[in-house]
Order: sequence, then C-alpha cells, then structure tokens
Amino acid sequence: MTDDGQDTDTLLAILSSLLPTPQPAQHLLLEALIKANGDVQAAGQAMLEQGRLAPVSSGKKRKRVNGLDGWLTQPSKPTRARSQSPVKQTQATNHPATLHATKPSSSSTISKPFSRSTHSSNASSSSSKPVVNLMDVLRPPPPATTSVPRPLPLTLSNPVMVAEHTPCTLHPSVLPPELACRVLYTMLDQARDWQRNKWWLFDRLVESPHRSSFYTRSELGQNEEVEAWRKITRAWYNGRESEAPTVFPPAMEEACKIIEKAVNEELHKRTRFPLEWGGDPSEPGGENVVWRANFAAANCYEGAKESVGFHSDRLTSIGPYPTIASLSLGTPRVFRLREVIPVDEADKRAARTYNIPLPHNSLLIMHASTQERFKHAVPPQSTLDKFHPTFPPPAALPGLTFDPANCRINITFRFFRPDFHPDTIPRCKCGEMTTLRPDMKQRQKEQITGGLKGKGRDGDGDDVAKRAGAYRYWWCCTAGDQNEGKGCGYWKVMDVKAEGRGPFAMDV
Ligand SMILES: O=C(O)CCC(=O)C(=O)O
Ligand SMILES: [Fe+2]
Repeated sequence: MTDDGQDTDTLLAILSSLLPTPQPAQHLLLEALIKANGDVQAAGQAMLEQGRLAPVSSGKKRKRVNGLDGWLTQPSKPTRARSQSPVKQTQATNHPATLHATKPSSSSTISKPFSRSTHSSNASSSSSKPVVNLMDVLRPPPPATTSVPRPLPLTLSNPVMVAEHTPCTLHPSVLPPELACRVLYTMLDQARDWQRNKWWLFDRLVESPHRSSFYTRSELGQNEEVEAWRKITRAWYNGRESEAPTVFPPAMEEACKIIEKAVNEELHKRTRFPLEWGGDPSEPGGENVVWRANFAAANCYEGAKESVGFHSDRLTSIGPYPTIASLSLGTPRVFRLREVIPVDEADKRAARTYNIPLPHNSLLIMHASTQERFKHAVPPQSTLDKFHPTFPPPAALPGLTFDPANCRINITFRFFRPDFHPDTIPRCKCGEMTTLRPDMKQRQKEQITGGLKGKGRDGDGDDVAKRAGAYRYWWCCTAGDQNEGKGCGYWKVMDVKAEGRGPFAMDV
C-alpha cells in the first residue's frame, strides 16, 4: 500500500533534499526542474553550477538521495498490484486504472475523446504513450534520513481529537439520514459521467485513481458567467477543455443549506486570518453568514484501491486561507493529513501523519490554513467496510452504475471568491491561467494569528501564532500538466494590493 501519494510538489521536495541550505525559493526549483525535463539530479546539478545556491558550508555533508529513477517505476514495467487482497482481485477486471498501467491508449477509458485544448500537443490529443495510474507510476519515498524521528501516525477517531491536532473540525451525522442517502444515490447515479483527471508528470501521462466532477450552486446566467466557469473547470482539469459545471441537483442543494449553516456556526467560534475573504457572501437578508458555497467538486472512489494522493487544494479561485467543507457519503474511508514542515524547522521537528476515519454522513471542515500547512490524501486501503444504506434507492433511480456498498462519494463545498474571478488570474507565456500556490516550505517572518477563539492552540498543541506565520503565494505556470510536461516556467509572487484583491477579513 502506498502511504504517500506523490505530486509535483514531491519531486520539488526531492530536489530540495538534494541541495544544501540555505535553500533556493520554490519557483527556482520548479524552473530548474522544468528546464531539466524533470530530471531531479540534472536540475540540482544545474542549480549548483549556476551558483544559485550558497556554497555548502564546510564540514556539512549533503544528504545522498536516490535519483528520479528511484522514485518512478519503469514505464515498461508498471508496478504490480500492491496487494492481492480479495478486493483488489475482484476489481481488476473492471478497474480501468489498473488496466491503464499496461495498456496503450486504445484502452476503453481513454478511447473517450476529450475536446480540443489550445496546446498543439497535450494530454487530450497527442500522445501514443500509455496512460498510467498515478499510483502505479510512483513509488513510496525512501525512509527519511533526517535526524529528527518521525512521530508515529495518529488516528483521530473523534471530533475532539481532530480539533486538537489539526485546523479541521469533524461533524458526524450532519444531514438527516434520509437526505444523506438521497444525496448518495443521486451522486452515484451521476458518477457514471464523471471522469478521471489526466495530466503529464514530466514525460508520463498519468491519470487520477478516482473519478470527479464539478457543480455550481445556481443556474448559470449570461454567457460570460458560463465562460468564467468553463475557464475554472478547464484549469481544474489541468487545461483540458471541459463542459461548464452542472448545477447542484435538488438533493445536493438541500444538503448544502444545512452544511452552510454548520460551517458558519463553526466559523463564528474562530478568529479569522487576514487574507480570508472579508466581503459578505450571504444572500440578501442573510445574517451572520461569512461563508457560502457556490461551487463543489465531487469525487467517487470505487472499492478499496481508488484514492487521491497527497496534495493541497489549488487556491486559484478560492484564494488564500480558504474554508472547504467536505461531505463523506457511503463506504467509510480514511482521510490522511500531514503537515509540511517549513525548511527552517526541519531539523527541529518531523511531520506527523494523522488518519481521520470519515464515516457516511460526516462533514470534515478544512478551516483556514489547512491548505497552507497540510497536505491531504485518501490512501488506498487493503480492506473496505461494506456500507449498508438505511434507506433504499428512490424508484426514480433504477440501475445505479456504482454499488453503494463499496463506493465513497465525497463532495467538497467551496466558496469561489469574486476577487479571484478567472478574468483576474495572471496568464503565463503559454497563454493559460496560472495556478495559485502557497510557498508551504517557507513561512515568512511576520506572525499572524487565526484559529479557534480563546484556545490559542492548534495542531499538536503548539501555539497558533507560531505555526501560522504568513505565507508567500506564487502564481505558477501549470500548462505543462497538459503539454507533455512542458510549461513555460512562468511564475510571479502574488501581490494582493497591486492585483487589487480583497476585501480581506483584516487589513493587510
Ligand atoms: O475525498 C476526499 O475526502 C478528499 C478529496 C480531495 O482532496 C479533493 O477533492 O481535493
Ligand atoms: Fe483536496
């Protein structure tokens, strides 16, 4: 079983671990990686040669780390099923992700054409390369060589523990039971049209080991609005052309109202971070509403092996310090969180892995700073608890494609900020919308606070202010995700004042 799902950030982390301190900024690492076509060692060598790094201080040995080959499996020899558990075997015949590891692009799922992208060469149109399941391409990282021992993983089995150790809150049984089942059935029915995201990881075309889709809260009005949402979903699918998102089905709308209430109640118990949205997103007449869901990403995980690797959610449309409300329905799965330790603390403490079991009808609110400080994942499991719904499927939904007994539906409700409208997002030299990312590895000197009111503590009992130092954010080119790994390397620091963003929760 893979403990660590990987993404570009992981490759950056490998490069970073090859280099001496003080470390170059993230964008320089990214730029070097792109120039070196993803060869971590070549990128590191180039950086040393260009003198972008301070010389290694005398007597300080650089860590030896496996090259890229040690991390990626060979294309011709995809990783074999990691487990021969009964679940894996029964899935093998109908699990496209498994088939893709060995079959060329004529296999069933990828024969579904995507529509055109602006790139002449992209994931949708170009390659004869096979699409491989991300989890089959990446190996778990070698054991940490740091002198700081990694604490044992901790299971956070109740809301008190979740609030004590993370910037999240857990709300069991959030919806009336009948509504929870109705939303589950509605989404399982719709999931037949959901897709697996595909993108280039350097020279490999990989696909997400689960299906997803997007929803907007209200009917899309004018053409401009449809176009804006289309841009957003296109960015979400790594530049792949896609339909504008679907409007929330009625059951989802009903659930969303309850979830919004739960989120706002929780937000009133917390102090806000300065860069949080400071406008009033409420409907006219709504009182005490600081957060509103106007968009949702939905995921379907079939069986025990479908998963999502470690990542933090892109901030492009939701802005810094977002609140994301994540509803789980169906089969329980473990949600995993791990803090990204800033480079200047790496010799003092190691990140702990937190496992949060998410049962049917539970809401996990990822509060402000979760995306900046932590990465999250839903790892593959070797076993699965079958889900027994307490209500039967509505008569209107005969013949569900996915079996409620072994599927998990996840809906993340989000607030897309007006001040991060797609038309305001910087474009890179490829002509694509850039992606907003926090510089997770390097917190700034100035200290800002936020978190649970009155407690002043958060995340393993440390002081909030100490942990939540201000971040710098980058607008980065991610066009390479759809362009055989070749982006333009564009980046710039987000400057909220110059870009006219806000209003914010506090003066910045
Ligand atoms: O399924 C989950 O709980 C997490 C989904 C997720 O991380 C995402 O959609 O970004
Ligand atoms: Fe996520």
